[in-house]
This record gives sequence, C-alpha cells and structure tokens, in this order.
Amino acid sequence: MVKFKAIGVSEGLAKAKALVIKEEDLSVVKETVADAEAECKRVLDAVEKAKQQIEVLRDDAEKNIGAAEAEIFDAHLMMLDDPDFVEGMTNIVTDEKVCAEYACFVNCENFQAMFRALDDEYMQARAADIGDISQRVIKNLKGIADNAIDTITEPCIIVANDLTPSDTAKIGGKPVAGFITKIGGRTSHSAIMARSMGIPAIVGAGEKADEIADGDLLLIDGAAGEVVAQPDEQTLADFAERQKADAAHRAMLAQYKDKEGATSDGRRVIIEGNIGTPDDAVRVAELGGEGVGLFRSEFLFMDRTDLPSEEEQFAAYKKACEIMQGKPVIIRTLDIGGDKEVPALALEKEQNPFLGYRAIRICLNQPELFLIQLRALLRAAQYGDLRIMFPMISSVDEVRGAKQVLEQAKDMLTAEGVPFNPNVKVGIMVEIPVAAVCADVLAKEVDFFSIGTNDLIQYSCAVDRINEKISYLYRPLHPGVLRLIAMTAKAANENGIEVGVCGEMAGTAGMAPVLCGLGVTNLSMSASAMLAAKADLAKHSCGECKELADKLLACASASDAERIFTDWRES
Ligand SMILES: C=C(OP(=O)(O)O)C(=O)O
Repeated sequence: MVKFKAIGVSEGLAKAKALVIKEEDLSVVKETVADAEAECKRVLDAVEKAKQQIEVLRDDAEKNIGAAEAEIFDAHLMMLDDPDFVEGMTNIVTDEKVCAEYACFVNCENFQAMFRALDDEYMQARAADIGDISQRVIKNLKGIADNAIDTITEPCIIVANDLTPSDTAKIGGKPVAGFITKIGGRTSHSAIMARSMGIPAIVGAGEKADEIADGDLLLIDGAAGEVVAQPDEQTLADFAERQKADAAHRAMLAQYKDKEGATSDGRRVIIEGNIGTPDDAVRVAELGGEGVGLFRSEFLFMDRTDLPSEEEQFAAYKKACEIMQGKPVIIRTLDIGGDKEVPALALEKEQNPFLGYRAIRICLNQPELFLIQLRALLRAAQYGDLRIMFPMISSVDEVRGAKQVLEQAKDMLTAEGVPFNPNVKVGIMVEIPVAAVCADVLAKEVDFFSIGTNDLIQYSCAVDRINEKISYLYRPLHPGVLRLIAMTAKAANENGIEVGVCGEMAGTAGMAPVLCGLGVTNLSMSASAMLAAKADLAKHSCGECKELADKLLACASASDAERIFTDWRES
C-alpha cells in the first residue's frame, strides 16, 4: 500500500484504476543514415499512420463535440496530403542522409517560418497546425502512443505530470473518476476545470506520484488531498464508509438547492456559478445557482487553431443566457495569457507571462478581435440578463478605452441594422492590487465589480499561482489581501454597485461568511461548491460575519488569521 498527501483542489472521493500518463520525449537528434530509401519509407509510414489517427479523432469530435470542432482535423488531413509538405521531409532525408525524425523537425521549422512570414493573421495561425501534425508524425516515428486521454474508455484516475487546459477539456465525456498531477496549485486551470466538472482532483504531488504504477487501484480524497494506491482490505472498508457518509452530507446540502444565499438574519449574498463553456451552466442551474458570476470566455478560444467567429461566440453566449433563464450571466471578455494559450493568436513566449501582454491589454491593442467578441455579446444580450466584464483592469483609462470599443460595436450593429441589447451592464475584474486601491475611482465608471482573488493574491503577494514550490506563500487570509478586498467592497457599497468575488476563495469551505463580513454582495464559484456556501452562510448572522471579518483584518499575519479562521470553523 502506498499513501501520500498533496494539494486537494477539487473535492470528492473516487476509487478507480490508475492511468499513468508518462511525459513524452519528443526531442530529436540529428543522426546520419546509410539507407535513405528505408528512412523515406519510415516517413511515409508515419504520415500514413498520422492520417488514420486524425480520421478517428475527426469522427469522434464530430460525434461528441460538433461539426465545427471536427473541421480542424480536416485541415490537418489536407496538410498531410499536401505533396510539398511530405516531400519536404523525404527530400531532407535523401539530400542530407539524415534520420526521419530530424527531417520532420527541420521540415516543420521551414513550413512554420513560411506561414509566420505571411502578412495574414489566419495563415500565421496555421503555423500551430504544422507544429501539431509534425509532432504527431515524430511521435509515430518514435513509437510513442497517441494521447492517452483520447483513448480512455474504462473508468480511471489519471496520474500525470500536468494536464493542460485542453487535456482537462478532453476529460469531459470520458469516464475519468479523478486526477492527480505532479505540478500545479489550487488555482491552476486544470484545478479550476476539475471543480467545474465536479471531479475529485489532487495536484502538486511531485515525485510522490512516481510511486503509482499504471493499473494500480487508487483511492483519492480530493478535499484532503489524500492518495492511497493498492489499498489493503481495512483501508478499502474504511473508504466505503466514508463514501456513504459523503453521500449523506450531499443529501443534507441538497435542501439548499432552491434557497437564496443569505445569512441567518436575511442579509442576501447572491451565490452564482463559474463556467468555462455554455454547457457548464446546466450544472449551475441544476445546483440552484442564482446566476453565472463568471463565464471564462477564453475557453472558447483555446484548444483550437482558429478563432471562434462572431456567430459561434453569439451562439455560445446566447445558450448560456437561455440555460440561466433570465438570471444574470456575467461574461468576462477574452482573458488569455498567463497559463492560458490561444494558438490562433500565435502570441510570443514571454519571460513573465502573468505580467505581460494579456487580457484587456491584448483586446485594446487588437480592437478587431475585441469588436467581434463585443458584437457577439451585445447580440446575445437580447436573450437574458447578460453582463460584460473586462479583465485585468489596472486604470480608469483602460475601462474607458474598453467602453469606447463597446460603443463602437454598438454603432456598427446599429448601422448594419443587426438587433442587439444596448443596455448591457458593464463591470470589471478587480484583480490587480492598484485596481483595489483605486476602487473608489473605478466604482464611478462601472456597474459592478468582481474580485478575482486568484490573481489578486498572486499579484499582491508576488507569488506565482501555479508554482507549487511557493504555494505556502499563497495565502488567501493574508491580512493584506483581506484589506484589499475590504477596500474594494467599501468603495462598491458606497457607490451602490454590486461587488462579487469570483476567484477560488469564494468557493473555499468557510469563506462565504468571511467575504460577506468584508462587505461582498455576490459570490461566484464552481457549481459543486454553491450548496455548501449557502449552508455556511445560513449558519451565521450578518453581525457574526462582520465580527469575524474584523478580527481577521486586525491580524498581524496570515498564520494568525488562519488560526482564528480554523478555530471559528471548529467552534
Ligand atoms: C477568477 C479569476 O480569474 P482566472 O480565470 O484567471 O482564475 C481570478 O483571477 O480570481
């Protein structure tokens, strides 16, 4: 039996066999070959195999996701059928007498350079496709199996170094009972997506995860971060008992489904869900969410090599509004950068991506991209209470700039006679410390605030939110963080606008009363945390929440605040 603890990021108990995904070594060495003809045949066989794999992926995507998503695979097939692309590889083998892997690598670089040099954004983005298919050919040459996630058919718990957001997106629809990763923290995107899908997840396991072998029976507790591999009889029996108790607790929480979020003395705190795709709204609605407090629209742009059109975006935003049936749906405009990549934009790699060219900075710099999204949002706003939220705001100038582009989008739609809702509420994410400090000024410019605590903690404590080595410094209860939240809430309350929290802090057990005490009016979290947040609030009066918040604000350190919080939870 192997037992260890890591960072539990998505609650729930799961029991299934381990599917260990090994890191792939795709490095290529330039080796000379004697038999160039045989090497060319290796190239052609690997290309043929890649075509067959892509055909299967295309058919699966068409069946499980949609025709539009399947089209990307048609584009890949076309490239693999292009004689120039294939001959590029065989010519390098024949001319330079080098191995197939190296020829494929050089050919990829050549084609990518060619596409990137074209003065056309769409064609530039095709460089990512070239990279994708070349990687597939190299994998086939090296005998590396296709992405293990694509081939899952049996219930399993994935064990991997890391899961990219696109890996995590692929898990939906597969019988994945949970996952364990070696790296990552509570706010890495794989963790966030696990919570919104409601599957148990543990991250930051480091080398301890190496003790798990493929096929081992695993028991995981996604709240406590506990992992047991090859459990003995007693551990299995205890786990079964815990699963029973967990089911009973969930049944108790179900009574809150149709209740409004409020303290015991009736102070309203609106409890909403965070979503990444319109379909996630179904779970939010089913679990009694009072709205969508954060639709991470960037997920529509990720895991693909083209950009979603205005029509595609319009359909997605409209669907979320329709599912929520008139309840508020806050859609955050494109928030890429950091650990969220959009291949179609072919953004340069940066030294400090979380501090770099991202989110509203990109949108203001590339208004043609922003306008498409804003037009889609304005049109979809006819179908519900859609609200627009700008991310990564650091100044009034950015808010005004974004609102100006919004007005431009309205003017365009009016001129074209396209119907839309001109009275959309506009808000901002408060996630950069200067925005919290200047909240009194910003509150006069917008209809609502939503505090993004994931980034606010990262930026105010100068601690990378996905680096597990320094996760001990990532402290939501740091008095400095609490003061920033309190300042933001005060400015919002004084100006009569709503102030939410949509970072992971909102859905962390016990935090709802703290945030209510700090003056927050809305809490948005993964759907699976909403019932517990309502239950937490209902246990306390508004005065008790305020008293607790004041005590925490007065603490000298995060450790003091954490001690007070834990004692309070246990009392
Ligand atoms: C909700 C937030 O945004 P992200 O999607 O970056 O986690 C946040 O920063 O708290």
